[in-house]
Amino acid sequence: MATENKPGDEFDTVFGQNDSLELSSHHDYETVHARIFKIIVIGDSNVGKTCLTYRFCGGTFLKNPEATIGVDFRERTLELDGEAIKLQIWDTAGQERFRKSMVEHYYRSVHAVIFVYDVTSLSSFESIPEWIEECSRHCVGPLVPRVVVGNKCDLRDRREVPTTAAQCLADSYNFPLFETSAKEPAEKEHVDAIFLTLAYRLKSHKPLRLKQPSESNVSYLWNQREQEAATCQC
Ligand SMILES: Nc1nc2c(ncn2[C@@H]2O[C@H](COP(=O)(O)OP(=O)(O)OP(=O)(O)O)[C@@H](O)[C@H]2O)c(=O)[nH]1
Ligand SMILES: [Mg+2]
Repeated sequence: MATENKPGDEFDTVFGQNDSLELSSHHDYETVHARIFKIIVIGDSNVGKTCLTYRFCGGTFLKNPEATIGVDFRERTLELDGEAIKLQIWDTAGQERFRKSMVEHYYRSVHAVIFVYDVTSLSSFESIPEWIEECSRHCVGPLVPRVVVGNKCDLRDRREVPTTAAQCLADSYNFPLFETSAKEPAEKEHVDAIFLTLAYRLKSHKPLRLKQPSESNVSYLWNQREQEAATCQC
């Protein structure tokens, strides 16, 4: 079972099964200087959340993933306009029995949310409003960026969710829509674009600074203020 981590905490990445992520050669620099953002990946079981996050963080398609239990953590540090940004990605479990004790932890102090469905599974698409509703119920504020992702576009003959329907749904929430494939190597940059879109949005948020803060305090304080400003009062 995963341990709880607040954004800004320094922690060792906890890898799921089959994971082997190479850290950047600038790891020391990044650990000290990077602003850290927590992104959660949510959606039905089997839609490809683990494969998408692995593609982004590990660079390859993860063959034979097992169902995620609780959460798997992955991370990747990006350099955007000369600033190091660390994305701390929470790959959540889609199966109710593997997630129910973790839900509160998923949404706590989250900076961005990725809702994933499988383009070959209409039911996974029809679940998206329920996932969005769950997110709102946990008081994730309107300023927290969200995107919708249709995965498994490589399975062209099995598609059940037309792009027009997905775009219509995404537009109704004012969220960007991405359709991609964690499996298709040619889609690698498109997968990256999902996370980069969020990273640029998050980067534009200016952190509030304490007097001579530690880096972890900066990130956490920013998050607290952001959450206070953005969350509902329930
Ligand atoms: N064809 C194809 N298969 C994919 C793709 N992404 C994932 N899969 C397959 O879909 C199945 C489920 O993938 P996972 O990444 O484990 O799904 P998940 O959403 O993490 O599932 P839970 O952990 O149970 O919530 C696996 O058999 C993957 O190989 C894709 O882009 N294309
Ligand atoms: Mg998984």
